[in-house]
Amino acid sequence: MTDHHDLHAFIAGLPKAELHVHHVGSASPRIVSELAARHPDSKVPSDPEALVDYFTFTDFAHFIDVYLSVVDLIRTPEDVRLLTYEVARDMARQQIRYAELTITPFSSTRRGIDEGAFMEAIEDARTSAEADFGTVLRWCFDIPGEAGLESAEETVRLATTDKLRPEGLVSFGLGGPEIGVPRPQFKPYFDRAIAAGLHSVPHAGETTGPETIWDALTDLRAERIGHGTSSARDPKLLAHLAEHRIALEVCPTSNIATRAVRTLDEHPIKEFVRAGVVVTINSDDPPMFGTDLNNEYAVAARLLDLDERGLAALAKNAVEVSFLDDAGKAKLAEDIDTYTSAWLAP
Ligand SMILES: Nc1ncnc2c1ncn2[C@@H]1O[C@H](CCC(=O)c2cccc(C(=O)O)c2)[C@@H](O)[C@H]1O
Ligand SMILES: [Zn+2]
Repeated sequence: MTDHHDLHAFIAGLPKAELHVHHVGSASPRIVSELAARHPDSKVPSDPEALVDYFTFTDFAHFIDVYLSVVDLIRTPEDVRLLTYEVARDMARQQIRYAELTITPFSSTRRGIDEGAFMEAIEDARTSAEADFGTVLRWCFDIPGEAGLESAEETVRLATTDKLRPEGLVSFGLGGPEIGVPRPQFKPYFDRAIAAGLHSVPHAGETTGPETIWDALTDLRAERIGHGTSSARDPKLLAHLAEHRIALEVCPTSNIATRAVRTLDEHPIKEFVRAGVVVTINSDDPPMFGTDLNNEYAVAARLLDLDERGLAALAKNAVEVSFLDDAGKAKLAEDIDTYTSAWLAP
């Protein structure tokens, strides 16, 4: 039988893809300290120990308040480039070979960062990170739903205007609070993004019920669902997700940190797997939730009672439902298999 320590070591070296992780939400204490030192008027503490307290949330609304205070640290294109490049460095250390990073460009452009310079900064970080660390980044631009339709218009404009649209952009999302922010109103914006060739990956059912997930499927034509936690309450919905291979981007520790789920043991991930839904494991806003992708895989191993082969299968789920091209998918899946066979060889 595999002991705990071995499983952690296996996870640490396992080549992985991450499909649900936020740009600003990935700023590690090291990155936050550097940005806070550049902008000393910010209310975000620069001391890593004080950050642990600062990143303890009372509920989802409190999380968003704190999140926006970190957004306020990103003020120049150089801040954007530094954040993006350093996030990729942290990913490479965890053997994350491919990541779809959710970026909220509205938050930066409305704070006065030039839109062209913003796109150049993320693209420069993407190409440098791939060359320097080997981690392939792609972008999901998300609408911050609570900021209203003005933010939806701005996000779809930035995502579909030829002169601006960055090469790494593959998908279009919707984030922020769900309560009081009905999904159907965003249909015209998703229609435009999809018509421009982008994939639809909204958050849904993180803090609201399964009807929000149905709305995301019907109105926003979701190809994967961010979180989808409340689908566990609707057997028809679970069957629909399984039948159409619409994957859930599950982020276990995030759901506890934002109080969307009470305890890890009550997390519905087991029900998803039992219903045949494609589950992927993700970290959402790792430093803010005191986690990283490797830890989320360890949590999944415990909740789903997985061994190395089970973990490798989870990692391959993420590759399968990613927006990598077929050759990229085949290569990463093969790397996962090669690594796993070598690990398990007598
Ligand atoms: N677990 C999560 N679940 C959902 N979203 C999450 C999660 N983690 C991170 N986010 C991010 O939070 C942003 C929220 C930004 C927002 O609400 C807002 C409201 C008003 C004004 C502005 C502004 O910038 O001026 C921004 C989302 O776009 C999303 O990318
Ligand atoms: Zn998220």
